[in-house]
Amino acid sequence: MSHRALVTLPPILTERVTNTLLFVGMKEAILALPGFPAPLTYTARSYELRSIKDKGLCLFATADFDTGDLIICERPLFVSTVVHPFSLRPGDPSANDAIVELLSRMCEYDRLMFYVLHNCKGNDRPREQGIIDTNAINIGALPGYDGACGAVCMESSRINHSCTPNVISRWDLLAFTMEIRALTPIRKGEEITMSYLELDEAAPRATRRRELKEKYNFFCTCPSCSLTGAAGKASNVRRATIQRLQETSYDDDELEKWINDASAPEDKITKACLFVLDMMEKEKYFNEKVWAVRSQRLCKAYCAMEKLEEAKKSAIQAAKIWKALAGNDGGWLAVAEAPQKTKYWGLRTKKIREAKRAKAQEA
Ligand SMILES: C[S@@+](CC[C@H](N)C(=O)[O-])C[C@H]1O[C@@H](n2cnc3c(N)ncnc32)[C@H](O)[C@@H]1O
Repeated sequence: MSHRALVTLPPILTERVTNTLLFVGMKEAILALPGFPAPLTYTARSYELRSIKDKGLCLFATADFDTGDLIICERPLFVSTVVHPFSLRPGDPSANDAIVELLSRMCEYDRLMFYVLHNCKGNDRPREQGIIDTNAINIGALPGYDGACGAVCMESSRINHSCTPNVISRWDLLAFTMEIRALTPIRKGEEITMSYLELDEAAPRATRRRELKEKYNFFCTCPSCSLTGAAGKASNVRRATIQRLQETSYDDDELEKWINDASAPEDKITKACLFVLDMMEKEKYFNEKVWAVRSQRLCKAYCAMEKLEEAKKSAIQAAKIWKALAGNDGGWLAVAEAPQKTKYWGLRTKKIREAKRAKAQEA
C-alpha cells in the first residue's frame, strides 16, 4: 500500500468529491495546476436510462444533438491510475483493500451508485474490482504519472459500446470532470454509444469482437459488426485505410505546395479531403487526427481559392469537430464569420493571376 495514496479530489465540498487511487506525489502535482479546480459546467439532462434485452441499461437521447454538443459533464465517483487496475494485478489483495477503504469514504449515495453499476466479470474477482474493470473510462495520463488512468462515472459509465459510436469522452483535468460530447448528430430517441476499443479501433470486425468479449463479456452487434459479405469486407478496408492515413503528414506542406503550383489541379486538395471525410462518414469511424486535419485543410483550401460560402461551411464543420475533440471551437467560428481575414485567403487565386500574367508577358 505504501506506493499508493487514497485521495479525494478536488478539495471543495459543494460538488461531488472524487475518490482517487493515485501514486504518491500525484495529488500534489494535480493541486499545483494553475486554475485547479475549475468550476463544473452544468448541462441539462437530455438523456434517459432504459433497459434493453441483451444490453442491460442503455442511455437514450431525449433531445437532438449536433456534433460537438456537450451531453454529459460529471465528476467521477472514482479515478485510478490504471484503466483495468485489477486485471493487471490479479490476486493483489492490497488493491482490493484500498478500494474498499475508498468506498467507505464516499457519501452513502455515491457508494450506492458505485455498487449498482454493471459487473461483467462475475465471480472471478472481488465485486469492487469487477465494477471498476467494467466501467472505468480511459482518461489518459494525469500529472505525475505517464500511464493511462481510468474514471468510473455514475452516468457516463452507463453508455454502451458501438464500433460506430455517436459520442466521445474527454477528460477535463482542471475541472476534474468527464465530458461526453456528440461525435455525430444524434436524434431524439437514439441510443448514445461510445467506443470501448483501446487496442485498435481500425481493426477488422473479428479482432474488435474478440477484444470486447474478453474485456467486457459481450458479442458486438453494432451497425459495423453486423455488416456481412462484401459490405463487411468494405468496412474493414475503410477502417484500415483511415488508420493508414493517420501516418501521413499533419503539416500544411502539401497545401502550401498546391497553393504555389498554379499548374496543379484546382480541386487537388479539396477532392482529397472530401474523399477522406466522406469515407469516415460512411464508416462512422472518426479517427481523431485524420478527421481534424482533413476538415481544417479543406477550409484552408477554400480560403486560398476565395470560395466564401464553402470556406464558411467548412469552418463551421471544423469548429464542431474541434469542439467534439477538444471542448472548444479552436477559433474556427471566428474563421466562419470572416474567412477573408485568414492568412490563407486568396493565396491560390493570387498565384494563378501571377502565373497568367507571366504567361501573357512571355507571349
Ligand atoms: C460500462 S457497462 C455499460 C452499461 C451497462 N449496459 C449497464 O447495464 O450498466 C458495460 C457493459 O454493458 C454491456 N454492453 C455494452 N455495450 C454493449 C453492446 N454493444 N452490446 C451488448 N452489451 C453491451 C456489456 O455487458 C458490458 O460489459
